[in-house]
Amino acid sequence: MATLLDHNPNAENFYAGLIQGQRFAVIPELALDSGEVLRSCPIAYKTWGRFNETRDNVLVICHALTGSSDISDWWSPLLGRGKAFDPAHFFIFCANVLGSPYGSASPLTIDPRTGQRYASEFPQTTVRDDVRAHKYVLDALGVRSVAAVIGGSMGGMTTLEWPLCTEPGFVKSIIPIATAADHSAWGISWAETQRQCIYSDPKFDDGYYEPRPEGQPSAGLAAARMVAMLTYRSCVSFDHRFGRKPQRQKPRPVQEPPLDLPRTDVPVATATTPTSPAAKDRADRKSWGARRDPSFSAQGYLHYQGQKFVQRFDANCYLHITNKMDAHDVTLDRTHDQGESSGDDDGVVRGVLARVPPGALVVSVETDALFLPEQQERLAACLPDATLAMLKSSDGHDGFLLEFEQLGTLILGKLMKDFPQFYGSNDVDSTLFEDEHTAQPGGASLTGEVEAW
Ligand SMILES: CC(=O)SCCNC(=O)CCNC(=O)[C@H](O)C(C)(C)COP(=O)(O)OP(=O)(O)OC[C@H]1O[C@@H](n2cnc3c(N)ncnc32)[C@H](O)[C@@H]1OP(=O)(O)O
Ligand SMILES: N[C@@H](CCO)C(=O)O
Repeated sequence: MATLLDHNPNAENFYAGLIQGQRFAVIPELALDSGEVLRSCPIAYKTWGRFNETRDNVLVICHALTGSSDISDWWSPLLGRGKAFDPAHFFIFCANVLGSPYGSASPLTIDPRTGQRYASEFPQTTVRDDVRAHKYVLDALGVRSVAAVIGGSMGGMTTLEWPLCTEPGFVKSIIPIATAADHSAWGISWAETQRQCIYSDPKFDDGYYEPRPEGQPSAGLAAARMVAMLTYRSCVSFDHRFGRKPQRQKPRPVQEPPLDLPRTDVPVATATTPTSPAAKDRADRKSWGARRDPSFSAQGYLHYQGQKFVQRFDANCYLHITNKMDAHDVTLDRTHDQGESSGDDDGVVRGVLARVPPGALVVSVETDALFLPEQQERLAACLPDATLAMLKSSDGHDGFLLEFEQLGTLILGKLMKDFPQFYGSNDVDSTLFEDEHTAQPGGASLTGEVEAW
């Protein structure tokens, strides 16, 4: 059982502080798939809405690779009164995954055995570990069952694992989006190119760098994000958006960190303490890895995305989570669960997914070049009585974070159809929506009702 806290146990974690209004729980001992045990394992989470009497009006939302527990940061248009994630009808829960910099246990966490940050010694976690950890928090909050689990990309992997890692009947329905039953060779290979970008930065130092934006291998991490951006978007969207336009706007300078330029015997004033505007520009670029000003708008965009990313994400965490995604495979160690395996190529997958509640809504993005629509078709064919919906988008994989209207309509329609009982009464004071309040630790035990507005 997790203990709900009234404070942030990660006060030293800069990135956790970027997420507003998070709550924390601590799991005394979390046994991982790797066989290792995480002690005093923090989990960061946020909630919206409140429980009904039977504590089963629960939506679990699962974030993607670089997301956090704050749905309002990345799926904001889906959250609110009359929206897909409506706190008037649901208790909405989103927890940060293990290995993420945003507050749950990660390479940035202090190892209670040593008093030092885990850094690259943080044990590898899996999507299944995330489900088990987050389930402990739901138990502590008093959740009896979950109406629907919803998530995209890695969040879709987590969504698929929820009904497989919890007791039958606990999860009533799932909506996996832009995801797959296992991470493809294509996905693994793109992730590997990104990891190699980080390893090749001399500041990486096997992961024993000083975390915080100013200490980490920013050049490698920025390059990794630039590569990743190309897999998240599409050729069409880049051509349409940037074409061959020249880059006019200068890349925004990084405020921090102080520069980490090579030492020389002869002091070079312009390198260590740039004074002229040109030297300052050069130094700003160098601090996050860009060696030349971009000529084209498309280059400028990538530079900017890389630069922006290193201010909000940690390199060890990036390595950890991409490895976690690579390991995702719903059939792993479950061949005994095959059930009515039909013997065709997907028989094993179908056998394992037979345990998922029927009627899943699988959502794909028509231009997704990372999790191809064919994978979603395969997934829908392997899930019992599932439906496949296609998002129209030229934006590629990131369409699941951009096509809010289509996605909102699909999710809301599914929830209203499957759970009409939760839409019966609408007598909540609407002023409560103006301010977000998160779940009160201990509220479940003291009052029998966790309020989370
Ligand atoms: C602390 C936290 O941040 S918590 C986590 C938040 N992030 C997440 O949850 C992860 C999921 N989110 C994402 O991956 C992304 O935010 C997305 C997919 C939703 C949207 O991506 P964005 O980068 O916001 O959008 P987009 O691709 O349109 O890029 C817009 C940015 O590029 C800049 N830009 C566009 N063209 C250029 C160019 N030629 N040169 C320089 N900059 C450019 C824009 O000025 C804009 O800058 P801004 O982000 O400072 O406003
Ligand atoms: N843009 C998303 C894509 C991952 O699927 C992220 O950064 O998390």
